[in-house]
Amino acid sequence: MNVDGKQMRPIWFDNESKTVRVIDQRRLPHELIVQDLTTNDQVIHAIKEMYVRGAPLIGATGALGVYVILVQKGNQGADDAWLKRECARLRDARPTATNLAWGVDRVMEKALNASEYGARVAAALKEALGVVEEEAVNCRKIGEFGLSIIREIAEKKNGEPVNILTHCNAGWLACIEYGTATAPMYTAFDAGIDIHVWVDETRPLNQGSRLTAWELGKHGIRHTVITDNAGGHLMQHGMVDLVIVGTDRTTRAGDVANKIGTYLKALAARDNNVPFYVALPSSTFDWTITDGVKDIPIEERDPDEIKFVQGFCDGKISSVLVPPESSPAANHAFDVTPARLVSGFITERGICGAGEEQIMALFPDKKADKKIG
Ligand SMILES: CSC[C@@H](O)[C@@H](O)C(=O)COP(=O)(O)O
Repeated sequence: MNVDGKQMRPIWFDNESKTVRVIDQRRLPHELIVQDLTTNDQVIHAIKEMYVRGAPLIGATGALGVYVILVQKGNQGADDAWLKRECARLRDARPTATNLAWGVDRVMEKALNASEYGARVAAALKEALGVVEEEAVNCRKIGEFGLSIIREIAEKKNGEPVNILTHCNAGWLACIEYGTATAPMYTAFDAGIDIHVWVDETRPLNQGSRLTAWELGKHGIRHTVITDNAGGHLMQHGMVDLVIVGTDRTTRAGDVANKIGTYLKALAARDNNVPFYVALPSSTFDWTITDGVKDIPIEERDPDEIKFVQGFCDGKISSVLVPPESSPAANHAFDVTPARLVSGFITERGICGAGEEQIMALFPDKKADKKIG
């Protein structure tokens, strides 16, 4: 996407140096720092520490990570057992987003099918770059399909601005381009529809106020950062026409894992008759499970992310302690919104209702017993 006149993605392969490069999202919006990933440990660290984050981007990083693994150890990459072990380490870097395992497994299988080392590296790079480009296209399509939802509301409102609420960052920084939840916003804005976005700050790491606000601002989209608890109040007062969020893992029956706090937004939306849509590429569906509350692993992160608030002060990023130092904190990073609270899914194949039948009708080629495909 365009950042001050320069086309940027959050991850890319630099052809000249043959290096995988990422934006270090921990520093945004105050510093734009690019990091090279040249070892599996670095890729794992970048995913765990959230230089890269957001389900589709984690998937793409996992995919390119397999290439990094192969190149890092030279000919040792010809050893199947070693490659599988390293891929397993990478796959485990974060537990909730299903895209990570999907991206790693897809590229690993291609690599394993090529026996000779050079062919293995080439196959891995080709497949990983394929994943990156596919996800960019998928997000563009999500934007095209999602436009109809926003247009319909705009027509009903006779040109009054459409107020959309979103949680966390499901923008191009979390994907490759366009984003998932933000893609319909970009398409609507570019089509001349007047939109305004309520941006949940998304404690504790503030992906909303740091990243979504930055992205929308760069695109010229009107937006307002709000506290995570403001959504219900705004909905009660008719100030939200539509909620669109992304997801890290969605079961084939339509239960949605997304950033902690999403479930409460869905409850408030239902109580106030506000449509609640989830935007996702097919790589975020976990075709193997139906019960999200029971079966989706929820990441628990370092409590210090809650206790210390990070911000930009005197030209540098610093953190300050908020609660009493001795108070324990618990940092559940995601929650699950049951399918019954979801109005529909916006995917690269179109929009569908939030039930197993409707989802599988859109994706009849996806097997319930296998993630890849
Ligand atoms: C298009 S990304 C959808 C989700 O991945 C996003 O909403 C989210 O929850 C990201 O969580 P994060 O912890 O920042 O990786």
